[in-house]
Formats: sequence, structure tokens, C-alpha cells
Amino acid sequence: MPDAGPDRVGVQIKRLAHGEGLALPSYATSGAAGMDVLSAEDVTITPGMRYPVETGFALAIPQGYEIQVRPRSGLALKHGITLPNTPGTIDSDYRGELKILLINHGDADFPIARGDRIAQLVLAPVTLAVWGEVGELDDTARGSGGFGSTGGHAGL
Ligand SMILES: O=c1ccn([C@H]2C[C@H](O)[C@@H](COP(=O)(O)OP(=O)(O)OP(=O)(O)O)O2)c(=O)[nH]1
Repeated sequence: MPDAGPDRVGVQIKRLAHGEGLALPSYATSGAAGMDVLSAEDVTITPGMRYPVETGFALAIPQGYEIQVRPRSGLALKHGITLPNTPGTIDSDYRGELKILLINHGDADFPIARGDRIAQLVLAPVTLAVWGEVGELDDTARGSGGFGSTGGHAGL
């Protein structure tokens, strides 16, 4: 593994046969939170279609972290291309191919070429919970109110 540096976490990545020649996922700018990830295949996503796009890579994320797969806002705005499972969860113990599940909410075919940037990957820490089962929960001002209980969407 290369030296991760103070603000980086090393993540092992394995290139699969059909990933030959593709660039690794990468940050487009120095302040980007997500790494753009490329398609490893040519495919057309027709309106309403869901499709797991191959990336050509498999990962070993360090325990205590996950990768979240998020849509690219430009594709969402211009073409209605997003992820039905956003954010997709890549578990640290997953060793299969990273796939990007896309859906076309637009009204036109969306052709993807191998090498196109289709989504972004955000490395994030995971905090595991341990349940503490109790008979009563404490009282709060909200109580059991939810789902718009504080009012509609107009400004307060
Ligand atoms: O967009 C995604 C989402 C998931 N995965 C892979 C990595 C992840 O670790 C695994 C399982 O994902 P998830 O837990 O979301 O799937 P599940 O439907 O709960 O199935 P499973 O029973 O396999 O956990 O599938 C992807 O490649 N892309």
C-alpha cells in the first residue's frame, strides 16, 4: 500500500480483467468529497431501466469504513440518471466487483461509453451500534411526532 498520508486512508483496489486500461476512481479537484468512478462497459440505460454498471474493480475497504456510492448531480439534473439505492453501501468485507446501480428517470435513452464517469464514491467511517434495551424511553418535546408534525413546508 502507498503511504496514505495524514488525511488519507489506504484502500486496496484490484483491477479485474475487463478493467484493463481504465483509470482508477479519482478526485476531480483537491476539495472533492467523492471520487468519480468510470463505467467499464458500453451500455444504454433506457427510460425507467435499472442496470448495475460494471466498474472493472474490486475493493478491500479497511474495517471501520464503508464506501457510499452517490449520484453525480449533473447527470441527475440533465438526464435524470441517478441511483435507486442512493447512497449505495459498499461493505468492508465485500470482495466482488463494484457495480453502480443506475436508474434512468429521464425520458430519453442514456448511452454510457466505457470510461464515462457515472457516479462518485465517498469513503466514510462506520460507527457500529450496540443495543441497550429498556422498558421506557425518556420524554422529549417532540415525543412521537413526526412526518410533518411541526408543520408544512412553508417557512416558519
Ligand atoms: O451500489 C452498490 C451496492 C452494493 N454493492 C455491493 C457491495 C455491497 O457490500 C454488497 C451488498 O450490498 P447491500 O448490503 O446494499 O445489498 P443487500 O441487498 O442488503 O444484499 P446482501 O444480502 O448481499 O447484503 O453489494 C455494489 O457493488 N454496488
